[in-house]
Amino acid sequence: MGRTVCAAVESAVDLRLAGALDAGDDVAAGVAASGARVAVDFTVPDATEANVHSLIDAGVHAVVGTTGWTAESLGRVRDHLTDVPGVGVLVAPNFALGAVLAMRFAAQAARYFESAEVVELHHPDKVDAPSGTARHTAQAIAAARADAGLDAVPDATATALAGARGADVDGIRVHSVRLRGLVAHEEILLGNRGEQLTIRHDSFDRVSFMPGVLLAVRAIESRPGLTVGLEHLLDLG
Ligand SMILES: NC(=O)C1=CN([C@@H]2O[C@H](COP(=O)(O)OP(=O)(O)OC[C@H]3O[C@@H](n4cnc5c(N)ncnc54)[C@H](OP(=O)(O)O)[C@@H]3O)[C@@H](O)[C@H]2O)C=CC1
Ligand SMILES: O=C(O)C1=N[C@H](C(=O)O)C[C@H](O)C1
Repeated sequence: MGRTVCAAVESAVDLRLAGALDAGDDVAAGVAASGARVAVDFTVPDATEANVHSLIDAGVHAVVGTTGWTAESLGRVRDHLTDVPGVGVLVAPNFALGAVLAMRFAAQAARYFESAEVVELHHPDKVDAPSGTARHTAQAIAAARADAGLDAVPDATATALAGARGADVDGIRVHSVRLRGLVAHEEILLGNRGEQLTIRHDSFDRVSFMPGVLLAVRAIESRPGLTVGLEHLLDLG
């Protein structure tokens, strides 16, 4: 993703690539030397939060695609930003416009279905499971169900091999497939008696994330504080 973002920034006429950092580089020193106004972080779950705190201290806006964020780590960033007014941080689990729309459509549909499960499918080099996108999707489905007063998803499973029913994200089951040849894919299954709605998104190439990343880079300077999810930058109604 780092290489793809550098290429996308370099090919955008209104943006300039100020610098690029890799594992082992000093983030504070690197951004200061580059003079960058906005930094983009696609690293690893273990490193991203520290990177963001360094960027906030340096007064540099951050666009973050790295997954693995928790409510606690996001809370620490939100708190830090209150000490540095004017700096903006966007954390988005998926920058592909189709994936953002799929999440929105799933949240809109969730209240009308008794059952909901999420299947995410990725390349086998991915280090985190379930994907950040699947977590975000399941949380949005769960929130929509709670708002609508729906009961728990029906499931009579009494005995199961560990993992057979996937991970439980706010009461929504999420299943992770890792398969050579895949890039990033998600299927949201919604069921009622006698019918099923399937919402599916496929990223076949990492260029699919670039329009969203560039949109965020251009927008973040005018969005102080913490924003979670690219949907807040899109006019989705
Ligand atoms: N939001 C979105 O739309 C998308 C999000 N992602 C997420 O982005 C992240 C990166 O994905 P991807 O590019 O495929 O992963 P890669 O493993 O290909 O790249 C991760 C990079 O981070 C570097 N790195 C490791 N540790 C550090 C560190 N401490 N500081 C700085 N850099 C570090 C690695 O360096 P080295 O190789 O030397 O270890 C590597 O270059 C993942 O969390 C993934 O889930 C991915 C695609 C889209
Ligand atoms: O690791 C990936 O590749 C991806 N990670 C993100 C996630 O965890 O949701 C976004 C996309 O699915 C690609």
